[in-house]
Amino acid sequence: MLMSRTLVLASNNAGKLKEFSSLLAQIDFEVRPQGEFDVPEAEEPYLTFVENALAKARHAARLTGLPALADDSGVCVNALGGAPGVLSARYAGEPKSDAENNRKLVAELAPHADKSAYYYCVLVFVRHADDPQPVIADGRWNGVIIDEPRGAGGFGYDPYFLLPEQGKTAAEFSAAEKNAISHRGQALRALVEKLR
Ligand SMILES: O=P(O)(O)OP(=O)(O)OP(=O)(O)OC[C@H]1O[C@@H](n2cnc3c(O)ncnc32)[C@H](O)[C@@H]1O
Ligand SMILES: [Mg+2]
Repeated sequence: MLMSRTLVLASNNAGKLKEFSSLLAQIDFEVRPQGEFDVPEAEEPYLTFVENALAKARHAARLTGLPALADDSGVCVNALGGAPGVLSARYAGEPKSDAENNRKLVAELAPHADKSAYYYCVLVFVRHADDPQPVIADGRWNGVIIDEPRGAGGFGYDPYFLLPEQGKTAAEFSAAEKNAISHRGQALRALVEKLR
């Protein structure tokens, strides 16, 4: 049944969808991924996370007629001037491949002593496709890039993203531990506050 409080999650990334499913348990919407509505991937041509997230949210809202929530995120490496950044999903080209992206990142970073990096996530919620007041929240998670993978959890760059304080990569955290401190967890808690 389609309730009026249904929200479409404007993402095709299985790793993100998994993290959202527990994070969104606290909001008063029935959350359904855009794949259930056969929404094709939106174009993400912009230079900023927020513009890409807004484009994804509007696209899903337009095609479903439902409120939509989009996530644009990535890993930003300081020695690489913030790359891969908004290009994180396709850093090594098409088709998207976490393994190829990680291989490229480690190779690009090899000549640099500074391995510091951060994950960044912007969430955009629109009530409808032309919503003039999208609700926006973001989060940032600092770490360093290592050159050998560790851990089997998470997705994307997680096995190479080390949290020095915890002595673990993001892929060595449980799903709940990652959500408690990650860029996405921070952004979602901030967004939920704004939607109350
Ligand atoms: O656009 P959607 O459909 O949501 O899926 P996507 O994977 O293309 O998502 P983005 O365009 O936002 O690109 C984000 C990329 O940044 C990386 N990334 C973001 N958050 C991450 C996380 O928590 N752990 C590991 N990698 C992450 C990962 O490579 C993602 O594919
Ligand atoms: Mg994408």
